[in-house]
Parts: sequence; structure tokens; C-alpha cells
Amino acid sequence: MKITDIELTPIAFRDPPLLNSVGVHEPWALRTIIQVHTDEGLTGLGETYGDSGHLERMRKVVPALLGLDVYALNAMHAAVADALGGVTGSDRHGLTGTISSGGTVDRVFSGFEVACLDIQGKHLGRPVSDLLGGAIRDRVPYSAYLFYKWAGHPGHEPDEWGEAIDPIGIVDQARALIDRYGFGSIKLKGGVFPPEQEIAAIRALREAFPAHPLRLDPNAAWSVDTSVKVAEELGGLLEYLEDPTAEIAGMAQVSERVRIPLATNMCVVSYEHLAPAVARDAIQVLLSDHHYWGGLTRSRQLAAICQTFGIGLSMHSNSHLGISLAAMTHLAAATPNLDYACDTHYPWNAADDVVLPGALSFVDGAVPVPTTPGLGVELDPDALALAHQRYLDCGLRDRDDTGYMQRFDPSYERKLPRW
Ligand SMILES: O=C([O-])C(=O)C[C@H](O)[C@@H](O)C(=O)[O-]
Ligand SMILES: [Mg+2]
Repeated sequence: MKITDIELTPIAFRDPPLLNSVGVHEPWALRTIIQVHTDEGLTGLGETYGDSGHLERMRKVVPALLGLDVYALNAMHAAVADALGGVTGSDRHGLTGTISSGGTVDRVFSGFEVACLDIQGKHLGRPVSDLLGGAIRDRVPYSAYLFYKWAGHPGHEPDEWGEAIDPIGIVDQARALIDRYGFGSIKLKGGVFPPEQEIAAIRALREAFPAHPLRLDPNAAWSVDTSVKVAEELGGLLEYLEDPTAEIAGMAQVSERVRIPLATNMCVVSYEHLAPAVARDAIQVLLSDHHYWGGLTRSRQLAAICQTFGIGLSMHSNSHLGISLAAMTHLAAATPNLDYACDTHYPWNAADDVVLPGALSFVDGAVPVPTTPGLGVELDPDALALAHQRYLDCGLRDRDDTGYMQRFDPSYERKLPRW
């Protein structure tokens, strides 16, 4: 079954003013929706980043994919590498670490691979999880992903979630997310306020939710010494501490001095980072993410590597919609050694989804794994057209959390570590 056409549709969807260690989310988050068409009339869906550089690289490789068999995933990966010719991508927000040329290939390939797996599943009449070795769980738990946030984007009405800039606001936000989705574990995005304030927020969460596993992720906002201090204070309260400090060398220094497991989606983001991280025992948990680890089949290989070296496995998320959620859910369902509830931004963005409602839902904090052929989600053409129009109208072409923050606070500096 040959690929005859590939459509790439950049879209924009509403995003609340979520704060992080490099600034604040802009009113629009960007993604690209991929539709791969075949000579047998089957179409597959993928979802990936929407930043201009990534979109340009995706467009560049499309001609090399036309005519390939949808089952020839290895040839497709090689064709992407060839077409990119060693270029290295970068992101403006810097929250996913150093991107290598190999990592760039994996990022570009991933969305096409997911779309081809969707087609394979439709062709065979099997869900994507079956193509990954079969689901070993029928529901995938996700965590409540809390953010410090403003009440609304400056100059606009408050959004439905309201303000969260202190422990009370964070606990209220957790309660709202847990009431609505039933989440059984909690992640707090930190790196926004001085560590003492974030420690207080974690303590408040522990008091309000005595049984929920907790995690804190300051996205490398802390020095090695600050990381050690926070880890000592919060050691008994967290299931893991995520990226307290930057780089494998920094994480290794923290790891040597603390007992709490350290997790990352910043210092180990492609295959060449694994050996040095293992050699230095820099991390105990890896947050995988098929969007940059080269798709679903390669993420299964990554899971095997983690198992080999005794590294726990969790899953990372950026702002995303339903095609990504479906892909994440199939992958997590078919990954036996996924040890933690996955991250998802979906609650923040679900209102603007471009897939037809009904296929994905949260039940007691988990998404039941779709059992219909392929990913199990279908595009809503009207929603896609609207989201594309929003992309054209909004004027944003790259995520820039720092630049957006500086519009309201010109003295704001991007500074890692900040504390
Ligand atoms: O776990 C993480 O590091 C992330 O989810 C990175 C994201 O970019 C997050 O910080 C965000 O959306 O602000
Ligand atoms: Mg993280």
C-alpha cells in the first residue's frame, strides 16, 4: 500500500496563561495535523509540533515519502534522515533540551510514523496497540498536570480555571482537575516562584490529597545546591523530582547527593544521551515522548533500553490535542514497564480538539484504550478548518514563552538556573 499524498495542516488552539521556568504560554498553542493518504483509499492521522522550523522540515521530507509502502517504517526513517541531510532543529522555549541531528530526524519522522501505524491498523482491522505488541492494560492512567497560572491572558476575561499563584490556588486547581477527570496522581510544574514557595505548594497538596503520588518539575530552574536542598526537604513527599537542574552533569551531581529518584525530559532527549546518563547514574526515571523519540515503535525500543538499565519510565507531554492523546494511549497501553501515570496537557486544550468527540474520554483519571482499528480517532473537518483559520489569523509561528512574558514584564530575564 503506497503513500500517494501527505497533507500538513498547521493549526492553532486556545491555551491558558500557564507559567513555567522560561515565561508564560501565549494565547495560542501551535500543532501540525498530518494526513497520509494511500493508493488503497485509506488515510492515517498524525499530530506533531507546529513551530515554523519543524513545519518547514516536515514539508522538506514529504516528497521523499511519496510512493513508499506504509509498512516500510525503517525505509521511511532512512528517507527522512536522507532528506534532512544532517540539519539540527532547535526550539525557542528550550524546554526539551539540546536537539541533535539524530533527534531532529526522530522528531520529523514521528508524526508520519504514527499516521502510517493508523493506516496499518485500519488495513488490518486492529487497534494500534496491537501493532506494538498488544495492550497489557485496557486503561492508561494520566496525572493531573498543575500549572501556576494567571487568571486569564492580560486584557482578556479570566478563563474557567482562574488564578493559581500560591498554594491555595494550586490546591484549588488540583481539586478542579481531579473532580472533573478523576486523576489519581499529581504533577506540579514549578520553576516559577522561589523554591520555598513551591515546597509550600507541595506540602499543601500532600495535606489536601494524602494518597495521591506527587511530582514537581521546575524545568532546570535550580542550581545543583538548590536542587539538593529541595530534594532533602521534599524527599519523602515526591515519587520523583523532575529536571531540578540542567544537563546530565548537573543531574549526576544532584543524584549523587540525594535519595529521591530524579526524572528527566530535558537532559536525555535522544539516543546519544542514554549512554552518558547511564554511565553517570544521572537519572532514575525517563519521561519518554513519542513526538521526539522517533514515534511509537522506537519508543517501545526506548522502553526496552530503560528496562535493561533499571531506569523507570514515565511519559512527557506538551500542549496537544486528541490525535496525540490517542497515540500516547496506545503506546502506554503496550508498554509493560511504564511505571508512572503519564503527563498530559489535554485538559488545558481539550475544548479546541480537532477529532470527533466520543473516541477518547477520562474515566477515573485514565483513558480507556481505543479498541477500534487504527488510532481509533477521526478528524472533524469543520474543527480542523477552524483551527487552521485560527493559525492563519493569530500570527504566531513559533512558541515563545519568554517573549510573551516580556511584553508584560520587560525586566523579565530568561535565566537557568534562576535559584
Ligand atoms: O515536563 C516538561 O518539562 C514539560 O511539559 C515541558 C512543557 O513545555 C511545559 O513546561 C509547558 O508546557 O510549559
Ligand atoms: Mg519535565
